[in-house]
Amino acid sequence: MDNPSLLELRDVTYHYSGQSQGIFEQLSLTIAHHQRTAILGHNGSGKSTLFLLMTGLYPVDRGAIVWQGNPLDYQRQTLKQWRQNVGLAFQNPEHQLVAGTVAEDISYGLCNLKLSKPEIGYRVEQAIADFQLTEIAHTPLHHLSLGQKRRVALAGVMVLNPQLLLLDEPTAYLDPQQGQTLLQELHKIEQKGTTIAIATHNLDFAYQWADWFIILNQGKLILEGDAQTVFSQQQLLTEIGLGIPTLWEAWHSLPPSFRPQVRQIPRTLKEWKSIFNQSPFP
Ligand SMILES: Nc1ncnc2c1ncn2[C@@H]1O[C@H](COP(=O)(O)OP(=O)(O)OP(=O)(O)O)[C@@H](O)[C@H]1O
Repeated sequence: MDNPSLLELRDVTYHYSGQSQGIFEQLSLTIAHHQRTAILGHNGSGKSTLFLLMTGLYPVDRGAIVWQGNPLDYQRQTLKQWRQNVGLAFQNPEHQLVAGTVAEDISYGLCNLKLSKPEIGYRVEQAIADFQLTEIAHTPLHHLSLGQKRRVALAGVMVLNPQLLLLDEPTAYLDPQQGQTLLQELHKIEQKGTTIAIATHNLDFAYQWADWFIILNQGKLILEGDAQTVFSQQQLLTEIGLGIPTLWEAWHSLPPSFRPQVRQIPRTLKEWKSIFNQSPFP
């Protein structure tokens, strides 16, 4: 990881009230500036809780959340700025949508910031266009499909211009076509300068998109690094029930003499096809 730290957990301990055992005990990890980070772990490993701590929605028991080198406190003013800097899209968009129609929902956070009416109007229009929501801008939210709701929820987060976007299980409820659309949306968001981190157990999606992988198991960071560092630990990943990405496995199942020399093992079917078109099987 060469990029500077954007958000960091330093020795964070957290437990849910009423539970004797903590979810996290002195957990430390870093989300680096402009690095595509995927936090991987199976159900219950603590991914959603981690994101709720990272946005300040849950206060840590001990340790600190550090933003660009500065430990954060939970004072009103800090929290207000924190929530502008770090946007969170929940796994279930229905937990995020609050207003009557698409446009009203997207404007909700801007109204809370008490921006002027023209500024709100301009930014909502822009978000509606960016997320291809024009046709449904005035549709009641309860008429939308889950996939559409996910796009509206994401637009409602991005309209606030966060520096860091956290996406919890972004591929839940999406078909493969919508998964491709999501990749394009992430690309556009990155181009506007926002760093993105996702939490998922969808290894294939994470492998296609991310540069840096953090593996959580039962609240512990057990492995992190680039694709090569992480997915070469197949035995460990299998032991914790996570496994390895399909394309990684397929590549390593080929006899070595069938594998062309490449700078990077293919991340997508498109890359896979282009490698084998250029280097036919012997
Ligand atoms: N509100 C809560 N109260 C008590 N325990 C909770 C609460 N929310 C989550 N937990 C527990 O905390 C642990 C971590 O849950 P969390 O939802 O953070 O994991 P996850 O990796 O996001 O799982 P999933 O992939 O299923 O969303 C689990 O054991 C879960 O039962």
